[in-house]
Amino acid sequence: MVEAYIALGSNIHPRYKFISEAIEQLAFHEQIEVIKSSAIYETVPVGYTEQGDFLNGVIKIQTNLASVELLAYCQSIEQKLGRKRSVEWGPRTIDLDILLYNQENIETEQLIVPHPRLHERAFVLVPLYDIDSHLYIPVYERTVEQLLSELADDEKKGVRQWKLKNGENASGPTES
Ligand SMILES: Nc1ncnc2c1ncn2[C@@H]1O[C@H](COP(=O)(O)OP(=O)(O)OP(=O)(O)O)[C@@H](O)[C@H]1O
Ligand SMILES: Nc1nc2c(c(=O)[nH]1)N=C(CO)CN2
Repeated sequence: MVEAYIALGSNIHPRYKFISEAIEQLAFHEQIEVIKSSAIYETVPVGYTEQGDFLNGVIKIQTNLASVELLAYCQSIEQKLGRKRSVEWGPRTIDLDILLYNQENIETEQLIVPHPRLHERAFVLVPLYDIDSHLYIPVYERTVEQLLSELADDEKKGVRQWKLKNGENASGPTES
């Protein structure tokens, strides 16, 4: 069994429904066990900024799948949940990124792990900190806590805790 961390992001409504369905689909696989989930955060878009705010979170899993098999399964979930690739870094129903796979350093055409932009993304590091602040990130040779402390305050300001509102229907138009 290998431990892996997966980042989830959505900025097309209903955002929360896409995130929770993606987690359900991951947990549904018989070779994947979801061990821990972070809180969900509402985050301002990074990179291409002319798009809606994201919901972001991270989960920790245990799996027997090889890293490429895990990537393929994540991509099949993205397809199932209707992700279309149009604008680079643009709006998406669901984005699943493999952040870490068993402390391995993987560099193939299809897959780079640790995720190459993990260290500069507050929307990834803040939820990862929820799960394990002392988690060591190979390549960057830092813990999550250290990487987060090195990020500019402005980056961190764009990441706010988010809660489903009382009585809110996660699939309905009141989701925000
Ligand atoms: N660690 C990884 N997790 C997921 N995909 C990866 C990873 N490393 C490389 N990839 C490759 O990245 C390709 C593009 O992914 P995607 O379209 O989701 O990028 P993006 O979400 O727009 O940008 P970003 O990678 O910055 O989050 C995928 O086809 C996949 O093969
Ligand atoms: N806040 C936020 N910004 C982004 C995100 C994301 O998940 N959250 N994903 C991107 C491409 O993967 C680009 N920009």
